[in-house]
This record gives sequence, structure tokens and C-alpha cells, in this order.
Amino acid sequence: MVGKIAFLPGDGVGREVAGAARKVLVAAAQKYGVSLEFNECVFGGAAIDECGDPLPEQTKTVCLEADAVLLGAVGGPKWDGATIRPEQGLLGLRSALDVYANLRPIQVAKGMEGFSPLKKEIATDVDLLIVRELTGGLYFGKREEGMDTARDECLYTRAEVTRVARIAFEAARKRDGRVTSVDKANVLATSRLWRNAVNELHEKDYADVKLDHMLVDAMSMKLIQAPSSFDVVLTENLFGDILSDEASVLSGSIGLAPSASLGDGRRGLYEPIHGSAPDIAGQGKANPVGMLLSAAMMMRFSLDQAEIASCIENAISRALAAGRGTGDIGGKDSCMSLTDYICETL
Ligand SMILES: NC(=O)c1ccc[n+]([C@@H]2O[C@H](COP(=O)([O-])OP(=O)(O)OC[C@H]3O[C@@H](n4cnc5c(N)ncnc54)[C@H](O)[C@@H]3O)[C@@H](O)[C@H]2O)c1
Ligand SMILES: CC(C)[C@H](C(=O)O)[C@@H](O)C(=O)O
Ligand SMILES: [Mg+2]
Repeated sequence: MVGKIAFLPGDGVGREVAGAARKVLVAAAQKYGVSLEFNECVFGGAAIDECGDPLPEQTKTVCLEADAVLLGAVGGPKWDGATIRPEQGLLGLRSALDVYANLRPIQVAKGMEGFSPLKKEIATDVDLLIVRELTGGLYFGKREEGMDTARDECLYTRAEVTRVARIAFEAARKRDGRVTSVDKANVLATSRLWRNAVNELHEKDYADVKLDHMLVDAMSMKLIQAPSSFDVVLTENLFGDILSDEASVLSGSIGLAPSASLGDGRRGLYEPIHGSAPDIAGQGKANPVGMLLSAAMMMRFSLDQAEIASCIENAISRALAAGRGTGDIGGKDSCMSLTDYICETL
């Protein structure tokens, strides 16, 4: 047995793509003669319906005892914002696991430029990694919500910035050696602290990595205009959420984008960057690729199975190169038929 996986399908298309990931993982594990233990738990809206709590104690315990947590997506109009609150739900889970660094790779691989809405010469060679701070900032500050006034506090400590920046610099060393830190330091005090802490760590431990800073508004333009000029993009929680949805479009669809959320230990939380997509849920239209790539990241980072991870990634690339795909990238497959094809070609 190589690993205990807390398996949280969640809601909407989360359930469809998580089912696809389980199928591919089981097939890949079988091929390599290893076994995986899946402990399925209710989470999100499904958990509210079952026991009135989006993150039941039992689910939290299974996640804290697992080697990795594999999550589909949560939410939907039926539950409003109740599936994601900081003290419960999705934000509660991220904070309980202390996974402060959310890695969101975006690639337009050679031969895949056709999926991108960008001109071929701009889409070529896009390969960037967004490192998003995940357990601080506006998402976790104090809130006041009155009829006519509301307030969301944005708070960052130097230690919170330094630990996620370290992950970004380490990742850059294994890639092209460049970090672009994104903030709004011309306006926000938290962004000035952010820039200062990133510079301090850079000077102290990572002078070999090329560092530059960019304001988030300019970054959202440059990401479309010159996406291949970026290697690692480091940013705070809210900016990272927005920029990663934007960046996912470069590769053709949000349904292609995976993520790994990591802390100080080996345990991680793996989920595609998209949500429960109520507009297409239950229709077999969801693209499973972002979820499958998240499962591959799980095998590599938390379960130490790099070979299985590569096997899954290669099968996905081959399927896309063969013209297979769901409707969001112009294909004719359903979530299930694409998943079955990937399983067969592992
Ligand atoms: N990590 C998460 O669990 C997560 C992430 C984002 C949003 N949400 C929640 O999901 C719900 C819906 O949010 P939303 O509609 O703003 O964002 P969404 O990401 O669910 O959907 C945005 C758009 O992308 C499309 N899309 C998403 N995933 C797709 C896939 N796999 N294949 C093809 N197309 C896909 C949808 O059809 C929709 O048009 C909300 O309740 C939100 O809070 C959860
Ligand atoms: C659902 C929401 C809280 C979540 C976030 O903003 O982190 C989602 O958009 C994501 O990107 O995982
Ligand atoms: Mg998001």
C-alpha cells in the first residue's frame, strides 16, 4: 500500500471529475502493482445535506490522518456561500491542513497551441507556475457585515509571506530560475510588506534566482500579452485566485488546470482550480483533465510515485494530441469516454 487518500468528491461536476480521477488512479496503480486506499468522505453541499456541516468532524479527521486529500469541487446555488466559509467548508479544510502554498501550473505544450485562444506565436512555449498564498489575506481576515456597511480585513505577517515565497524560489530553482512577485504595492500596506519580505528572503537565500515585481493590474494584461515571458508567478491569496482562472484560459479551458496545495509536511490537498460548474453539472460535459493532472501531482508530491504520475500525464497528453477531448476544448468526448480512453492508453 503506497498511500491513504482522503477522497472528497464534493458537489456538481466535482463528483464527476473526482470519479474519473479515482478510475484512472486505480488503473495506473494496478499497472504498477501498487495499491491505494481511498477513504471517501462527504464534504461541501453534500455534507450540509447529510449532516448540516460542510466539513464534518469525521471528514476532517480522515483528511488529517491521510497521506493526501483528493478533492473534486464544492458549492452551488443551493448552499450559497456556506460550503466555503473560513471556519468551515473549503477554506476551513485548507486552513486545518495548513496548506499555505497553492501551486497552479499552466502550460500550452508544443502541439497543443490549437486549444489556446492566443495567436500561435504567443501561445507557443507557455509554461508558468502560479504560487498562490492560500491560508491568509482577505479570505481569512475579520469580517463585518451590516446592512449598509461591510468590511473585509486583509492581514499578512512577514512569516506568512516568507514561507510561501520560499516555496516559489525553490520551485524556480528547479525550473527556469525566475520569479515574478505580484502585488499592489502602490496602494496596499499588505502589498508593501509582501514586497519587502520577498526582497529580504531573495537577498538572504535566493540571490541566484532572478526576481522582479509587478503590480497586479499590469500583470493581468501581461499574462495575455506575453505569457511565455513568465516562469514562477508568486502572489497573495485573492490575486492568485483571479490570475489563475485568467491564466487557465491560455491553455484553452479552466477544465485543464490542476492544483496542489502544500504545507511543511508531505501531505497535500489536490484539486482542479475550477468549481462545481452548476451550468454543466450532471450532463457528462465536464473536462476531467484538470482533476486528473491534480491526481498525478498527488502521486508525485505526496505519495512519492513519480513514475505513476508521469504515466498518467503522458496518457493525458497522448489523448489530447490524438484529438480526444470534451466540448470545452472543441472535442466530442464525454467526461467518462475521455476517462476510459485515458485508462486504456495508460
Ligand atoms: N475549489 C472549489 O471547490 C471551487 C472553485 C471555484 C468555485 N467553486 C464554487 O463552485 C460554484 C460555481 O462557481 P463558478 O460557476 O463561479 O465557477 P466554476 O469554475 O464552477 O465554473 C466557471 C465556468 O467554467 C466552466 N467549467 C468549470 N469546470 C469545468 C470543467 N471541468 N470542464 C468544462 N468546463 C468547466 C463552467 O461550466 C463555467 O462556465 C460556486 O459555488 C463556487 O463558490 C468551488
Ligand atoms: C471557491 C473559492 C473559495 C475558491 C478560492 O477562491 O480559493 C476557488 O475559487 C478556487 O480557486 O479554489
Ligand atoms: Mg478560484
